[in-house]
Amino acid sequence: MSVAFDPSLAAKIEKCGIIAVLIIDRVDDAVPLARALLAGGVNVMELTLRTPAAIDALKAITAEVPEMVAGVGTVLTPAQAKLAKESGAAFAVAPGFNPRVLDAAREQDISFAPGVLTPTDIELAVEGGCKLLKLFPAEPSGGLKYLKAVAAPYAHLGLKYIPLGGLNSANMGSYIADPLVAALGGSWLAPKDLIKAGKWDEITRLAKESTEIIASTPRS
Ligand SMILES: O=C[C@H](O)COP(=O)(O)O
Ligand SMILES: CC(=O)C(=O)O
Repeated sequence: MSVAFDPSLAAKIEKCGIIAVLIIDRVDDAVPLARALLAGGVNVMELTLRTPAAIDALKAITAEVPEMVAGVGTVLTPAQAKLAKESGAAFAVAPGFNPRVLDAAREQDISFAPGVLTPTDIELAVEGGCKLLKLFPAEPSGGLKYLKAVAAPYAHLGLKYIPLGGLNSANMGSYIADPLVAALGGSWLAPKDLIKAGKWDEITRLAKESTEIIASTPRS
């Protein structure tokens, strides 16, 4: 069985420490948005398949901003896993754990990290061969305290988590210092209203603020 997530890609995401979660309505915003995030030091993004523009936005970014590691999120069906691969996504992620989507991602040979929240989710993901898991929704469920508790029985398996849901520059510091955490995900770097208003400098500022927190936080 092939690995669910390419280890060298996982290492690249861990080095950046942040996945910008994006809900994009206009394809034309894709390239300036990717450049704004890169200028702030964020080189990993997830285009959520929540809008019809997401796939064309992904194609524009992979063509014009190749330094950006562009994946897709909210992958809810096997067909979307196939579409992600065919459209050139670097990886695919989902809010929850659907074994059919994991199987499809493996068939397509695209790195996939499912979302988990409970011990049952984690055990199903482990059974499916996953080592990199998203924890969603992190903050409303109890934050880092909850992650540490739910992850404890599986510590010997070497799992790593990407918490997302309710994270921002004010609460990210404690997460990123924890050895369970590979990276953080969230929309705080590029909220929909800033994208809509084309406030690229502000998005760069937010990205920089967060990458500086990561750079100044000792990580194990
Ligand atoms: O829907 C959830 C987002 O993908 C991540 O959560 P957030 O908006 O709280 O950062
Ligand atoms: C929330 C999340 O991880 C996703 O939409 O893929």
